Amino acid sequence: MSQPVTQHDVDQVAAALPGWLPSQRWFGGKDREVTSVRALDWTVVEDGDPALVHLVVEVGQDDRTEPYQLLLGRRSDGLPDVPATAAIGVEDGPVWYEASGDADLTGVLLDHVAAGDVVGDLRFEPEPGAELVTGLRAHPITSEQSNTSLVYGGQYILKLFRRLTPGTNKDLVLHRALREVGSSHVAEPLGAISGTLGDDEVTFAMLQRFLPDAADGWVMATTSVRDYMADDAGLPPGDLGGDFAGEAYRLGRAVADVHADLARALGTETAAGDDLARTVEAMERRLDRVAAAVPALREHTDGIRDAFHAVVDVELRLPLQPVHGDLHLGQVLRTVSGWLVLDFEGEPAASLAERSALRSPLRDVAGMLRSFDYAAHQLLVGQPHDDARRERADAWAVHNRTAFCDGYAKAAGHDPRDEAVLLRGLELDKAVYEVGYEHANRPDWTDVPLGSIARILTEEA
Ligand SMILES: Nc1ncnc2c1ncn2[C@@H]1O[C@H](COP(=O)(O)OP(=O)(O)O)[C@@H](O)[C@H]1O
Ligand SMILES: O=P(O)(O)O[C@H]1O[C@H](CO)[C@@H](O[C@H]2O[C@H](CO)[C@@H](O)[C@H](O)[C@H]2O)[C@H](O)[C@H]1O
Repeated sequence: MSQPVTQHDVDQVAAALPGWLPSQRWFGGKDREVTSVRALDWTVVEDGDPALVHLVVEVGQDDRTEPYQLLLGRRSDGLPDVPATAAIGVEDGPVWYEASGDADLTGVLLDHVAAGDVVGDLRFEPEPGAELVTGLRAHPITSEQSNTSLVYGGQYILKLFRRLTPGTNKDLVLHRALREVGSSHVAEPLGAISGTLGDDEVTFAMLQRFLPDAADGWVMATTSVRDYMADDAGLPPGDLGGDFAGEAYRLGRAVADVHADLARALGTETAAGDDLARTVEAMERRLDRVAAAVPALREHTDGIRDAFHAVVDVELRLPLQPVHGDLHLGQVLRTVSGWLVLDFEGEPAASLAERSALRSPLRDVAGMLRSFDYAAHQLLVGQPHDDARRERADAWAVHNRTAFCDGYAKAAGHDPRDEAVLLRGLELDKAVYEVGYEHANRPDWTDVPLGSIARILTEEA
């Protein structure tokens, strides 16, 4: 007979988490020591052996605390077929581990959503009208991501939001709004898991239709880059079989359509006189924060600050509106019917206020332009300096950034390149964010955005 899960068990797991969290891809605080982990709330989803426990913890780092969610498995017969890094170092008794990779345990989450169950503090709800197939086994996706997604039988994908923000998650809100106005550029939302975080509502997970045949934009773009880099004949990027520009153009159109649909669904606002000044102040605060953590950024801060200050005098042509907030090639999927945009949560570290603010749609354009630069230059990281390869990377990026802007301009009826000063400032702001993101999450990649900043600053303003 298995023992019920107790507060003592949960406290023991929490005590082991400071050493374990930094090894998890989704943990967003790898740049700072974890000084405390406290269990805020826990729910036994499946009792028995194995047991499944939903745990919300408060992670303390420096003078900040942040809530994260975990799915814990407990078994008396040892670790199941999950990566060894899933094991949490609790010494006595049954093994405790991160259970998102344990298909024997995670299937029940879909079944609860389909049934609209309430389990302890967790509310599982299908979207109105969603008819869900149950009894499917799940496997976690392996792509680079800040959250954890489980795919059920190739039909559904359940995203567990790791770092929790109070309120209905923006990803869910914007997906619902876009589907309501008939957007074909997002995957259908099918359900959610929610509960409370202190006094606030919180979304723990979102269930969506899974598109098994979709190709990831990042994989497609980097394949094209490799193709181009491997070519010995020195052909321009547009003359190669793996040219991505046609896709980049269609992607630009899709992003413009999504912006138009978001504006239609949720409204726009004319920017107030001091909006740009406040935006620039926020950009400068971020620059200071990231430069304090990453010394290599400091040689560029004056140049970046100048570019930011130039933005204050820009005349905003577009109204503010809900935007994606963290748009890049890993957030778009090519399906047989066109491009899909994913993950409207915004930047993983952004505050609730930042995520919910109406913003210029050029932020998303800047994000995607940065991503073309990333795709082109990430192959060169850690390689000996090679001018010819660097030039080819630049050429690929320019070619595809141009195609993306052409597509965007065609569908939106305005060309983002006409607002060059704002776009440059927003690209630099994004690159500063990326320096901070990479430093905290993938330190080996920090040179990619740092290299871009150096390049942008040498280009004429
Ligand atoms: N509806 C879907 N169909 C197919 N693949 C998907 C779908 N949604 C997400 N994915 C895959 O999961 C990855 C991560 O999803 P995303 O929502 O961006 O998570 P995160 O917020 O953790 O980055 C995507 O890059 C994509 O490869
Ligand atoms: O996890 P999210 O997809 O919400 O976004 C975070 O992680 C991204 C990396 O997985 C990061 O994107 C950066 O790297 C991408 C290549 O892996 C590149 O295409 C993007 O342009 C670059 O910003 C993103 O910034 C971060 O918020």
